[in-house]
Amino acid sequence: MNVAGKPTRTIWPAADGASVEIIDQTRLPHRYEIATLRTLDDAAHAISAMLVRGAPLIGATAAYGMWLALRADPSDAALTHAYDTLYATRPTAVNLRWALDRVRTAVSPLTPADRAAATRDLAAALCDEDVAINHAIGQAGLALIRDLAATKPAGQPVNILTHCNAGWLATVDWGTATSPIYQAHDAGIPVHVWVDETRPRNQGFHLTAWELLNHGVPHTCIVDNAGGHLMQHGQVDLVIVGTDRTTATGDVCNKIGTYLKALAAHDNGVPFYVALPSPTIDWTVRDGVREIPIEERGAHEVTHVSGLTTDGEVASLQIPPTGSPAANPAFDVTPARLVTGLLTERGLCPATHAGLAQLFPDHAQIS
Ligand SMILES: CSC[C@H]1O[C@H](OP(=O)(O)O)[C@H](O)[C@@H]1O
Repeated sequence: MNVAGKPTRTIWPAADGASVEIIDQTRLPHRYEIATLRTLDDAAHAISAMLVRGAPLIGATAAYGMWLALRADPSDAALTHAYDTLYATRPTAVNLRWALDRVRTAVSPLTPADRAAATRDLAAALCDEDVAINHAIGQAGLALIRDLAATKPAGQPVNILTHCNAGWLATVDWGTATSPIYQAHDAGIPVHVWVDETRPRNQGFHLTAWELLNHGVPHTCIVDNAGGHLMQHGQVDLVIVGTDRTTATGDVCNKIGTYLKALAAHDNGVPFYVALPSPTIDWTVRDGVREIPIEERGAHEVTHVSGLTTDGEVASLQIPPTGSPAANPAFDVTPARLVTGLLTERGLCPATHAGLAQLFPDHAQIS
């Protein structure tokens, strides 16, 4: 999307032909900084420390991380080490495994001398693929928003609640949950977005609000606990969220707190849609609650919050008393029964295996 009027992606090969540049998302929204990844360890750190985050962007970064590793050493041992190092960075987003498998399958048969260039080209292709997938998801969601707009009084916006950041910052571009929002806004359909803060890392306030502000999309920041109340009072027409891993049966793993939004939406008859790029489908899993690994992150993310001081400095503040323990499960799983529909690059389908298999017939058989 545009940053200060300049079309920008979240990750790109640097002009030196030997490194990768990313937007350092740990600095947003108060600082806009570009970081350079020169080694496998730089790429692994960028993922585990969340300089880049979001399932599709994690996959793209891992693919480029394999390139950086194979530039240095294209041997079989180095390829295996790179795969294992990147795979260990974060356990929940299935795009990480998907991207690493794409690279390993493509370059293992090659002579070592050919591996780095092939990996670089594949990483670039995966990025372009992600952008196309997300634009297509936006088209599917645009139809949904347009239909909702037709039911509203003239000029009244479609009120959309989203959780965490499934925006262009979570992908290479467009975003998944935000792609329909951007496309509806750009088509002149009045939309307004309720932006969940999304504790503990505040991806909503830090990233989604920054995105929407930059694109001129009307939005309101709300605390995580306000969504149910807004739904009870008819102020939410639609919920659209992203996903880090969706099972073959339509269970949706996403940022912690998503499940609670789905329960509130179900209780209030609010449509709850999940923007789902196909690389985020784990066709090997049927029961998301029992089978999807949920990342446990450090307590510091819960006990501290970062923001801008009145002097314009970025600071981190401790909230609970020193010595109080904190738990930090980073994701939860929304059962398919609470999902109204899945917005994929091949269109909309119910959150069922039959629905997914109809759009992706090559996966008709669940393993
Ligand atoms: C389009 S994937 C976005 C997805 O990733 C986020 O998690 P994290 O920021 O921890 O990588 C969140 O679950 C978003 O919905």
